[in-house]
Amino acid sequence: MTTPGFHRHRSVIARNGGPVPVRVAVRLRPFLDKAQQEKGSTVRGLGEKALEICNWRNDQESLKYEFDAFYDKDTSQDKIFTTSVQNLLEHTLHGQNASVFAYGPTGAGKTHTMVGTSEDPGIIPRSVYGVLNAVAKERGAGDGEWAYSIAVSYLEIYQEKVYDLLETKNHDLQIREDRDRNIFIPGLSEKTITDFQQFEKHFVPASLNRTTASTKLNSRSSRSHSILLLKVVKTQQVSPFRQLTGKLYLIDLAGSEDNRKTGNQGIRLKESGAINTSLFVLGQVVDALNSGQARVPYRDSKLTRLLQDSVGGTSHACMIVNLAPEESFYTDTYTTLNFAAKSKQIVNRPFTRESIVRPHVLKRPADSATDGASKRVRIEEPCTPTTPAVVQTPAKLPAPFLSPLLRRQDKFETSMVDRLEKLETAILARMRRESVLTTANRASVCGTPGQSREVLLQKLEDSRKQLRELKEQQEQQKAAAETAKENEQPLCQQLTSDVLFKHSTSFIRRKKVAETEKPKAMVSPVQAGPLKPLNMDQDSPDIQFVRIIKPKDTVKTKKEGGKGSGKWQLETNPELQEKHAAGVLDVLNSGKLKKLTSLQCVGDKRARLILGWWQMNGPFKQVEDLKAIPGLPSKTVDNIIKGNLLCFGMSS
Ligand SMILES: Nc1ncnc2c1ncn2[C@@H]1O[C@H](COP(=O)(O)OP(=O)(O)OP(=O)(O)O)[C@@H](O)[C@H]1O
Repeated sequence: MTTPGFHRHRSVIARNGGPVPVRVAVRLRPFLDKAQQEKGSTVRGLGEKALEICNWRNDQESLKYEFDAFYDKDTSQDKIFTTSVQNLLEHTLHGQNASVFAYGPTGAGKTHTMVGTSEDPGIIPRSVYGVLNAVAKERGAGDGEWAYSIAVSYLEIYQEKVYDLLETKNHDLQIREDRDRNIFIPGLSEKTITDFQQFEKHFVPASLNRTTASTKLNSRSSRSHSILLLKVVKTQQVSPFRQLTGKLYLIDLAGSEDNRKTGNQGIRLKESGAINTSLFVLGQVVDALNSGQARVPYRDSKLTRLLQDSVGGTSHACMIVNLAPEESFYTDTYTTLNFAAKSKQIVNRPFTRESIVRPHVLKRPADSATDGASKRVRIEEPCTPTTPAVVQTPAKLPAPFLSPLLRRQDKFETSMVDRLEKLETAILARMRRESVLTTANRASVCGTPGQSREVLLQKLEDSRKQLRELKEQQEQQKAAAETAKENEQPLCQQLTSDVLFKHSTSFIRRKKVAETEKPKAMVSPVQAGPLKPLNMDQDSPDIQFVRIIKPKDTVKTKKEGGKGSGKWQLETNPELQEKHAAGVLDVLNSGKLKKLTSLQCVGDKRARLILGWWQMNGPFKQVEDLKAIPGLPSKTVDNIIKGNLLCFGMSS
């Protein structure tokens, strides 16, 4: 969001605040059912930060965990907000990002924590209210130098697609990264808000757009990950027109699900697969960060791509881990706590994002062209948000560019900028000379009264300074581009290099690598499959995996049929197919990434998806179960099945 009336000029990334660990707080929800309560809780608090659960390996022991905070079942929404979230809000007013996300198994209270109810609001409404208040306070204390604008966006990731919850016509939106490595979603709607009522007007109906459904564990289970984004833009009304943009991400993740307990089938099962896969990738991101791996698999799911900034990125982050006390949740509680313990080690590096903006300059009206006074450049009112909550009267008028051409200077080549700069220098020098003329003469110079001319001169100085900065920037960019070209490495080296994640072009490079690898994986089974039977000894047709038949049930080998009849077809041997399917199934259920990548058409990424699904849903019953994995299109699965059944046929 660019503040109305301003152009974004250039990005200045400044004031690195140093490493800040992700805050991890655990919240235990109360029992929902009296009968369950009698059995007792699987989680016991040990003070304000620690908790224990019994050890499933040895019931005489307990497993203890310590986090930044532990909230027991009686903790109020307000306490959670004030102790874990409130202090993050101020960062958004200073050009930094902050994220709060609720994590935990399905039915453990994530939506309750994030959204809450109208009687007992959760983190989202409290945070929005908090930011609105903080802006009002800062504005009240200031001298009008800064203007503020707040906008809200709301989206969900459902089955690996991004949907806009504020404008439902926007679906399957793409996630992109700009050259400053900011993640953004082109086409995602933003609604400017100035008070809480306006927020409610957008948020309440949008929440109803969120995909929820009833499962055995939660009558209103979130089937998607939802992200509410609050963007605070703070724009300086006087030179140098700094603009600080801070974002607050409030994330309600869908719950990890054990489908043996949820009883999910059909579409619910498919949704569950997508949820579990993205959470699995989130786990891998955390592992990669903790072990200092060069490649962090953010791009392996939409969720992790969007959380890139929150987990191991440049955001202040707080994770609220939700737990359920019931015995039936024990396994989920155990895995969730282990994930939370790993997440505690993540360190983010927040920094301030700041840009310099230029005010729009209005064209001189044609009908007043002859009027000497009106020949001076007119300045459009900077930042004109619609309501008093954010409108600021500028303390000083912003400096204009003398030449209308210079107003669009960033579109010119360096040489053109040079010439314009010289021209402006000449004009400025002339005006300086004239400024030492007598007062009588002053009024006649450019038709500008003396005092105003002094102001104008000052403004011209400012515009020249901006021009010089632009030129420097252009030269730096040119030098950087040349260095990058010189340092270009072979593709295979780039893949293992850290550089991959530091430059915006890395995505393109990686895509190229993926494209070159793709044919390799796809081609091999196709070559291996049909060729071997053609060369096999046809005297033992029963052990052939693939036989060549003619239509009308005439089974003939290539030898018999002769070359080039053009009517041969392939038929698989059902017995062997079954045997080989069992072989493939063994590999799928091996739980080993290396084994999975040994399958035809299965690279590292697909192997991770398969492993993730397997870990969350248990063993595959048949090879066709691969189709339940989100992110594996059925055509790909067909290729995997065909390729591997044929290849197993070859090798057995
Ligand atoms: N702290 C709490 N106090 C009272 N009730 C709670 C609390 N936490 C959760 N609940 C209740 O528990 C039920 C499940 O909670 P919720 O829907 O928030 O779970 P969830 O983790 O978001 O589940 P899913 O991942 O399936 O969406 C709801 O009926 C909710 O009102």
